[in-house]
Amino acid sequence: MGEDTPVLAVDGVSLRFGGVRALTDVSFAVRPGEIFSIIGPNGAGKTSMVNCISGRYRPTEGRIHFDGQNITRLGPNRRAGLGIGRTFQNLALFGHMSVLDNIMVGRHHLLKAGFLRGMLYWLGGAQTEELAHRREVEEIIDFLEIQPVRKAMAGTLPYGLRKRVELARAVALKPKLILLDEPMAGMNLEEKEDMARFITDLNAEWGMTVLMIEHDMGVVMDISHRVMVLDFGRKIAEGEPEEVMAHPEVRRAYLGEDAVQAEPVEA
Ligand SMILES: Nc1ncnc2c1ncn2[C@@H]1O[C@H](COP(=O)(O)OP(=O)(O)OP(=O)(O)O)[C@@H](O)[C@H]1O
Repeated sequence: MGEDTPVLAVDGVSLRFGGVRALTDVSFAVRPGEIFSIIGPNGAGKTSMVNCISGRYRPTEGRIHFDGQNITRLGPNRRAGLGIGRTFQNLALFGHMSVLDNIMVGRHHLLKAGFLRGMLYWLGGAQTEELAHRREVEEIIDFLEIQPVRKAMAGTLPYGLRKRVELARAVALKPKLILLDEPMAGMNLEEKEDMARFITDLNAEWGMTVLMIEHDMGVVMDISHRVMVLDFGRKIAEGEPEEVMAHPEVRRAYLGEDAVQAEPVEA
C-alpha cells in the first residue's frame, strides 16, 4: 500500500431513516497523519457520518474503506479490531470503576493470551504480556496527565477530567484512526485548551490520525489540517480551515443568508 492511500475513504455515502435523509452522497478521504474535522449546524449529519464509519449505522448507499479495505459491511467490533477507535458525545465511562480499570477495559481484546494459555504460561508468556500491557496503560496515563486520579472512581471526577479518561480509554486500544465526537462539549476554556493540546500531541507524537466533530470553531480552526462542512446531510465544502471559512455557502450556513447578502458586493 502506497503512502498516499487514505486511512479512510468515504465514497458516495447516503443514510436515510425512513423519510429523513441524514446524509446524501457524501464523499471524502482522510490522509494518514491528519487531523480532519467535520463541522456543520445542528442536524447536519455529523454524528450520523461518524456512526457510519464506526459501524453503528450501515449506510443506505455508498462504500467506506479503511486502510484500503472495504469495511462497509463489517460490524463495529470488527472495525474496532482493525484500528478504528472512538469517543462518544455523551460520556460512556463506568462510574463505579477506577480510572485505571476504565482504561484497562478498553484493552482487553488486545491481550492475546486466553484463559487456557494463561494457565499454561502463567509464569512465562501471559505474565510478560500483562506487564507490557500495564506499562503501556501507565504510559497513556502519564501522557494524558491523569496520574493523580488513577485510583479515583471515574464517576467522582469533574467533567473535563472524565472526558480525558474517556479519551485515554479510546487511545488504549491503539487505534490507527480515532473518531472524536465533540471532545470539547461542555468544557470550560482551560479544559478545552488542555484537550486541544492532547489531541495535537496524540497526532504529532503518537502518529494517530484524528477525525473529529466539534462545534467550537476556534478549536477547529486552530488544530485541524483539513475541514469538511456538512449542511442538511450534504457536503458543502472541504479544505484547509481558512479556505473553508471563506466559502460563501459555509458563511451562509453559519451566519444566515442575510448576513452574507448584507456584505458590500463589488461591482
Ligand atoms: N436514529 C435516528 N433515527 C431517525 N433520525 C435520525 C437518527 N439519527 C439521526 N437522525 C436524523 O438525521 C439528521 C442528522 O442528525 P445527526 O445527529 O447526524 O446530526 P448532527 O450534525 O450530528 O447534529 P448535532 O450537531 O445536533 O449533534 C437529523 O435530521 C436527525 O434528526
